[in-house]
Amino acid sequence: MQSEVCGNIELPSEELSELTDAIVQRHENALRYHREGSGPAFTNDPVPWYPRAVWPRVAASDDALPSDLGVSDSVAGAPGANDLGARESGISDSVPQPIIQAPLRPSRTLEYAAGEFYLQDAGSLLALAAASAHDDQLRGKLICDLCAAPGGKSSALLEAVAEPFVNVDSDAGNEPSRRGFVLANEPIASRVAPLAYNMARTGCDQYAITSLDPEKLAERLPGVFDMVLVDAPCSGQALMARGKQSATAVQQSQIALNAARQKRILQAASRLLRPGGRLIYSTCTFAIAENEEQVRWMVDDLGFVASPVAGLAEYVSSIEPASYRLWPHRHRCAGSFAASLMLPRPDADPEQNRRHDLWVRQRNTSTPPDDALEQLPFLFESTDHWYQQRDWIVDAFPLDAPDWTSESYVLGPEVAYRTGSTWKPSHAAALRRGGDADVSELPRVELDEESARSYLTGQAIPEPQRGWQIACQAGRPLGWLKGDGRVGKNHLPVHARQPG
Ligand SMILES: C[S@@+](CC[C@H](N)C(=O)[O-])C[C@H]1O[C@@H](n2cnc3c(N)ncnc32)[C@H](O)[C@@H]1O
Repeated sequence: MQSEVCGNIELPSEELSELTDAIVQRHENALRYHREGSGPAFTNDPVPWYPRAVWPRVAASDDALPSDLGVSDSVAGAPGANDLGARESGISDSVPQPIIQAPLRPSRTLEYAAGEFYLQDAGSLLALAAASAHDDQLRGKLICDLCAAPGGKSSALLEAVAEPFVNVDSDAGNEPSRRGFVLANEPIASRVAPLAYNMARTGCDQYAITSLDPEKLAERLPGVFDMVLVDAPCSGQALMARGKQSATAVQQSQIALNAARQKRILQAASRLLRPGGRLIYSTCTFAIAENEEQVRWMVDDLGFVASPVAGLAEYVSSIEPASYRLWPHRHRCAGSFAASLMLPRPDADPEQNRRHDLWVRQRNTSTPPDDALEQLPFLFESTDHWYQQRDWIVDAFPLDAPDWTSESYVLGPEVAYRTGSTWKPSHAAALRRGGDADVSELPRVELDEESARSYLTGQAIPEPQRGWQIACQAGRPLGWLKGDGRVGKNHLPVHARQPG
């Protein structure tokens, strides 16, 4: 369809009233599957632009669904940065209660609790489609998500890079096989906890988290990444239906303010990329000044070239190639924009290519703190990890993590936390899965479905075994419980619990 540009929105004029009506309607969230997950048995409608996602057809609208473009309400309210543990302030050893089966809602299933799928607006899957997160193209890649919280896209990228891949670059010669890695950066400290939680839900440990201004991060890791995602803070016109944005979202002053901030972030993103790397830029707003005009500026001023995505031709913008649009009145979602760009390889840039060597891993042999090792020996048996203590938290990085993960500004996959002088296993350590034999040998207890549902509401479980165990259902890890010989106290973090 030949579009004309109406005001500051790229749409045929006759569609503007349809857009105005659709913009204030709430769209149901889509369910994006974990790459290995099977997902619950809903009747589903496939999301056309993202093969790993569906709209679940449930009887009533699911008010309990995470309600932002990826934000889980319960998680967004979680306590401070990275504290997935203190978090279980509601530890319960009361007598287990019978549970009443709620109507099936995606956010109240065991599969959701076990991290087998993520709930997000289907519009936010456009950026993931532009990044090819649904197929095998990202395996083995080193990716930075520069504006990452709450992690709806970072968690998908992590799942996409996680499996090992040989010779990632066709011109890299005999490069040995390597696993991918994601750096999720979120400068707003209060948004790091939900990000950490959603990364942990993937069960993968090939990630790190930073909380830096993009310019600072670019100073530290220039020319390092194969791909950078900038899911930019924006005027958020697509969020108005969710009550997350006021009418100021359409004011020119707001749009200009956001466009200027986006330019600063994009400039930093271009410095983080290695030559030949890809930049995915996305927003949840309709204004051309924050979308196609930014793409044009990246091509004209930053030296990027458009890198079209074959599967998205149907959604291409009429203004810029390799720029894509979803609209609330056409596509059953809040609406979004995504663009795919490439940074050409300047052959004569040895400095940038040298920086890419930061990918090379160093065997870091650091051990956990003595008292943590003494209290939770079963957590630290892995020979495939190294440990880093920061205040009252211990992180465990895989040995093949990039060497810069040992820097003090980098947070990692959490494995234990301390309250007073007592160390406890972190929720993230319970959810970890994969081929690592040491992880699968952590103490576990299998719960029947009823007990598992009860556990997810925060109840204690009858458990004769003493000590820490991972509560599982059908092999799916749900969280920790600690047996005293009679009951297992529930250590599921409050923000991970489901309503009773
Ligand atoms: C659209 S949201 C990202 C959503 C996320 N990518 C997801 O899919 O879950 C934009 C994020 O950028 C963060 N942000 C705000 N100012 C920023 C800045 N100057 N640089 C980078 N990120 C910023 C916000 O805190 C917010 O978490």
